[in-house]
Amino acid sequence: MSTADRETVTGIPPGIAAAREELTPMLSQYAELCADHEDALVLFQVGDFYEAFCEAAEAVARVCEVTLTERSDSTGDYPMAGIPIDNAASYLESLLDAGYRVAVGDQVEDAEAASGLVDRAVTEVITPGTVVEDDLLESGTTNYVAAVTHESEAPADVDPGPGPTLGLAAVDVATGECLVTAGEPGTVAEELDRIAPAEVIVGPGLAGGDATCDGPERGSTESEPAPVEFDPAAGDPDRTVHDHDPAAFERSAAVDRLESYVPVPERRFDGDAELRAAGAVLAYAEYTQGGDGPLAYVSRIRRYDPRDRLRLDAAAQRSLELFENRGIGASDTLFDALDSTNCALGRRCLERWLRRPLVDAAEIASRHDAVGELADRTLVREGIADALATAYDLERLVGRVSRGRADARDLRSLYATLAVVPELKATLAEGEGGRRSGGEVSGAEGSGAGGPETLPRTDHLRALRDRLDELEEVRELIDAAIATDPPQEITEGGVIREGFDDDLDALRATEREGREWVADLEARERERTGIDSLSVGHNQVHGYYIEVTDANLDRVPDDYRRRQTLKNSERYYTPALKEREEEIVGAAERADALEYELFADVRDRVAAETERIQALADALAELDALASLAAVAVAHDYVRPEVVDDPDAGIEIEGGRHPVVERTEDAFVPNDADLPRGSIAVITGPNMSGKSTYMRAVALAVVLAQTGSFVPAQAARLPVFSRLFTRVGASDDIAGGQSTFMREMSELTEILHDAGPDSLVLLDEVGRGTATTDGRAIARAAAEFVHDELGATALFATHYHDLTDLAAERERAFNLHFTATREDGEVTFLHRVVPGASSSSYGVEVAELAGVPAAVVERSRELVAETEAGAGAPLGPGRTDDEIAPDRGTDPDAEDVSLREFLAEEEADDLPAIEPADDPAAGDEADPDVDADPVTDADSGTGSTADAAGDVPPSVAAELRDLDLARTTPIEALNALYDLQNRLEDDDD
Ligand SMILES: Nc1ncnc2c1ncn2[C@@H]1O[C@H](COP(=O)(O)OP(=O)(O)OP(=O)(O)O)[C@@H](O)[C@H]1O
Repeated sequence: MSTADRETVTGIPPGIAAAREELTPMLSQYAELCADHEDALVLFQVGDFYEAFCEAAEAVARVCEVTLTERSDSTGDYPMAGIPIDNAASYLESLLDAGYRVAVGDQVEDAEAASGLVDRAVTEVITPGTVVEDDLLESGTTNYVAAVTHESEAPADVDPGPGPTLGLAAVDVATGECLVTAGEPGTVAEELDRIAPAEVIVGPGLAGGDATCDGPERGSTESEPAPVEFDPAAGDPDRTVHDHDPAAFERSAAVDRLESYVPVPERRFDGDAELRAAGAVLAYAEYTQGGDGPLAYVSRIRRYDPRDRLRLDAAAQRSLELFENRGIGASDTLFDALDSTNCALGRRCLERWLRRPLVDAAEIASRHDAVGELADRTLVREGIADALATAYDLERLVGRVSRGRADARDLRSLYATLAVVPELKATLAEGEGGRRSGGEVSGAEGSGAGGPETLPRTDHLRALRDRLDELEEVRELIDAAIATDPPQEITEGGVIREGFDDDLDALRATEREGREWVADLEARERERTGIDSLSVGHNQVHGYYIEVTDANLDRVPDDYRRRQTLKNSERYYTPALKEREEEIVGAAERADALEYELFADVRDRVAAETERIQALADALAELDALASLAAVAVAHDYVRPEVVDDPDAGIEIEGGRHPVVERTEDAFVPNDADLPRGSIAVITGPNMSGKSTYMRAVALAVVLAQTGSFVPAQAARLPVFSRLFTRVGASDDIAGGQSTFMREMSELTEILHDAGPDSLVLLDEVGRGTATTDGRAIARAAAEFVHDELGATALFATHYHDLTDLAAERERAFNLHFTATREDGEVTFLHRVVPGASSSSYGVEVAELAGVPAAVVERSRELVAETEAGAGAPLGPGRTDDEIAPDRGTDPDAEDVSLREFLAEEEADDLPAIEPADDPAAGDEADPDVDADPVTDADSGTGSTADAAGDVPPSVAAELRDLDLARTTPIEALNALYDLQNRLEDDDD
């Protein structure tokens, strides 16, 4: 949608503005609502429809695919389009998807009771980040709107530091959760990516907002801070970003507003930017909910420091496929693999945990304790799952209750959810058999020799059980008041249970007796008149009537009064019937009104317990998330990691697996990882051999462990990292306007700036996005920097073989590689990591596997062979030495050997034997002594050079001696040997 389009349909549509002076009262009312909501498309209730007019109508017709009609009145013809109110959700969704904010102008008085024009008001502004309608929200997800602003001025006594401080506040309007933090722009960008808001409003002076969808005009502000470059949509181009009323960002306005939510806001928030962001986001949330004042259910305003959680930026979340699948390897995400939750509360909690893994070893251990206990106690875990499967989304329900939007069904859902709490508490304390750690099944709990066991066993679960507030009064109130299967409509009766209110019962009794009297009337009148065909009926217009066919009119008694004449009959009423009717109608109307009053009162009484209900929702959510982690651990054979609170501890994983890939591979090959703190593992191996999967599996084990989950491995001993960085894969960022290489480099820059000894860094093929020489140089320099300067623990997968030399040169660098076998010309990847470096990528074979035409594959092989023989035409800069594999022929007896060993054997047949610098036989680190003499002696019997070994000319010997093998790639060595050999042959001639 272009800016111009949006401008003509938000605020007053030009067609209406042009006729403003002469509009009918109704369209004037529409114009006023539009004028008050310049940033939104106004939908205006007319009976059962929401209508829009003129340019706005054209947009609604186009986006919602509804018919464009016309409203004609004495002042002119106006295009009009409407959507049915009963079925509005899908249309609203289309409008939101098209980028509109929608102001809902409802009739706020009873149309029948109104004298003249019905009163209308905007009851809600629906925006992507503030929708609260269940129909428009995905179940079990969070939907945040965020506000970002910057420090208007640094306090005089505080060093302003190297850059601006930004404040970030986000609120989930459906559940009332509110998060507030601050930091330099990089940190705030990272936090925005974690919170992943659907919509962001930016404060004045922040560049990057979409000024075209401004709310009210920018007014004067207390302070006019210097503009700061910050793009809130950098991590997600789909995020809606716009400015909002600058006055809402002013400090004094923010403090005033926040006072309705928290005591002494100035003390609660850390600095000006946080305070102003929090004030603004709440102002915006209130505005979208109709602007009737504070949102009472936003009571959980949490201020946090990003450093209190494992920091994962958008690149890391993306490349590790935590929440979003990028189609690499498997179709699921880590979250999918981990999500065995039973209700929306738990799902949201698990997502929150995974977005913010812990960094406190004790907290992590405490979660592991709870997961371990639930993994052991199978029946308890299953009992929890069964109970929670019937729980509704308490957070959203209580939000609706508090906003006064809940209907009777919502209250019944709330009741049903509260009803599981006593059951859950009992389940947690139940002593019963279950799976113990290590897999054995225990006997009956609590019956051991040590006497009755206290259950739950762990402090974590005990504390959680104590937080399960049964809210008995609320439960009893709802059960006593609300009908068990109430209608959705709350103004038409049937929502309050009999026995709850005497007056209501009396009215309903009157109504019932009246109806019974009418029901018996037909029989009584037939008997009285002798007219067998006489009938009693009711319709909306005339009410009750007695109908007599024309043939029997002569028998109609005197007290019958004519009401209506039909073709073959007459309809009558009697004074007694009329009296009864008035009684019935009066009682029903008063009963309906009383029911609504009673219902609203019950809803208010429930709303008064919002905080307790939210606290219960938190506890249920955590219990579900823990039970889910335990269920996954049991189902997929995860192990409790030992988490070591020692800054020098490294990663030790035995038999580690990738939690997502292992579910799609029939035979996933587990691998070990032993990465001392501050070490860098250079990982080489053929394409498709498993390098990326391995690196990710290591990182995911760290993420899982710090989330509180067990990990897919036989055993794991892990440190606590503060930050996780990735530079994995080269994906085009066309939407972001960056080239692949540019993006690669900017991600690398972040890592090189911010990583430290507390970081885990994954680098996958850094440098491959540019010319080989440059790419190789960058890769090398980056690896050295990570090792020497940052001291981060790193895994570096590469096809640049020179990088394996790092192992010889740096104390904490070592090589790992992946193995393959070849049988009948076919390469089989073993997916097994072994120490040392490999020397080939099997690129041609992978191309063949991928279906590259045979002619191209064959030609590739020829070129590879030519180049390896040192005689071929150069292949150009796009090809690296290590990507060039010789045509290795077939070996039917191939065994499970490392690729390097395999190549060494094959090359010995027809080439001068080369012992590459990084022979895996040398162990974890390439041995410089082995590297120093790559040319085998005469015993290797590989051709004419052996014969000449006895009398090597001094020039050849000198050249050989001067070869710097630590810096020579295998192919360069091969070429050098070829030269030297030629010179020896020339000498022989
Ligand atoms: N340990 C494993 N066990 C079984 N299959 C695996 C294993 N590791 C990887 N695979 C399979 O091999 C495929 C390729 O793995 P991966 O992408 O990790 O290779 P790579 O060496 O990084 O390749 P490239 O160098 O081309 O990027 C995966 O999609 C997965 O299906």
